[in-house]
Amino acid sequence: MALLDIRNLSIDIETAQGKIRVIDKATLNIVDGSIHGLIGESGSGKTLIAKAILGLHSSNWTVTADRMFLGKTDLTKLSQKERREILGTEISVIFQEPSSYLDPSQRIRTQIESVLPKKTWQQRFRPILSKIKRVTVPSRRLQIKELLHKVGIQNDVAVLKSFPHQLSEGVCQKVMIAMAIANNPRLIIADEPTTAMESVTQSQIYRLLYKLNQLNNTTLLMLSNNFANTSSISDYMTLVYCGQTVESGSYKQIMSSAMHPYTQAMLKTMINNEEINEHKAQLYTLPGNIPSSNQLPIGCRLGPRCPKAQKICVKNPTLTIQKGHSFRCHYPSKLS
Ligand SMILES: Nc1ncnc2c1ncn2[C@@H]1O[C@H](COP(=O)(O)OP(=O)(O)OP(=O)(O)O)[C@@H](O)[C@H]1O
Repeated sequence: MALLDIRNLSIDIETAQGKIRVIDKATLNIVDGSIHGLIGESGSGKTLIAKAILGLHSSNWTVTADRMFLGKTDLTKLSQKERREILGTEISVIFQEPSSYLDPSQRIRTQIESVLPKKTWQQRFRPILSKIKRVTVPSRRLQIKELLHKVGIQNDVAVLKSFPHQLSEGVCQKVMIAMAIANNPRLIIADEPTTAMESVTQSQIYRLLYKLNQLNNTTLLMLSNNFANTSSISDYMTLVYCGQTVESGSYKQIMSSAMHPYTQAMLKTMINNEEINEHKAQLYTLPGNIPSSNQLPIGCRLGPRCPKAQKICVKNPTLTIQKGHSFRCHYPSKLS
């Protein structure tokens, strides 16, 4: 069953150079309980799609979609206030560079407390209850401690007393993850959660997210330009290029029967062990670079870089769907 169902999402942004269609008919279907990788080079539009899901758009954006449902909730019909209520309870976000999202002037304990669900009546009357009825009600302190242990922070006392600048990026990210899971959200959007981290810390964070999905059945949308790392934990993947979602399918469909030249270039890059590890690195197996948003090609935006491009590619290809595997290409074919 789909937890998130987005069809033909477009985002137009009013800029000094005129209106730019930064996201062009993106389609995303996220299965409940799965890990879904949204993968594309830097500047391909992953963060814009996430912002549209979260309702975090500026006044110069026009967001349209044929369908945008979270479970049974039509996100396009919610007011800004209702959207904000969903954020943090039904959907949580983990950003890249966690230290810049944590408040530098507040201790970690205060920041975690601020996102915890409201105290239950048992917690409010805990001292009295424990005296009269001898019942053990878990305290806030214990709740926070358990949350930190869940994300692999054992030295909770020291971490809770600290300010963000006193902790490593890896620990700050674990704190962000603890805050993200505090309300048991249905969906966590992780936007390049391991950028600028050492590879050991990167693997720890990936393992942690994978464990959270396996143990709590939390659905994860992983935004990344690192195909190898993200595909290794993804059940499903959607490839995005220059604001267009070009191919989507299960791990097996993408790895063994990729149909779109962009996905195939990603796979070749990985096989050649030339993974685009660096945040701003480019995809070496295709000529040229991703165009800037004010020089977007018409039709299929991969056209100028695509080895299979023909005249017809100036028209946007229609979406083909075969057993849940979808792709938009005039000349789809398997890798030979
Ligand atoms: N507010 C904006 N106004 C105009 N263009 C924008 C705006 N925000 C993003 N863009 C452009 O939209 C494109 C997609 O940006 P986005 O940040 O979504 O990419 P991304 O795939 O998340 O990249 P990264 O991996 O570097 O985070 C980029 O070309 C970017 O310059």
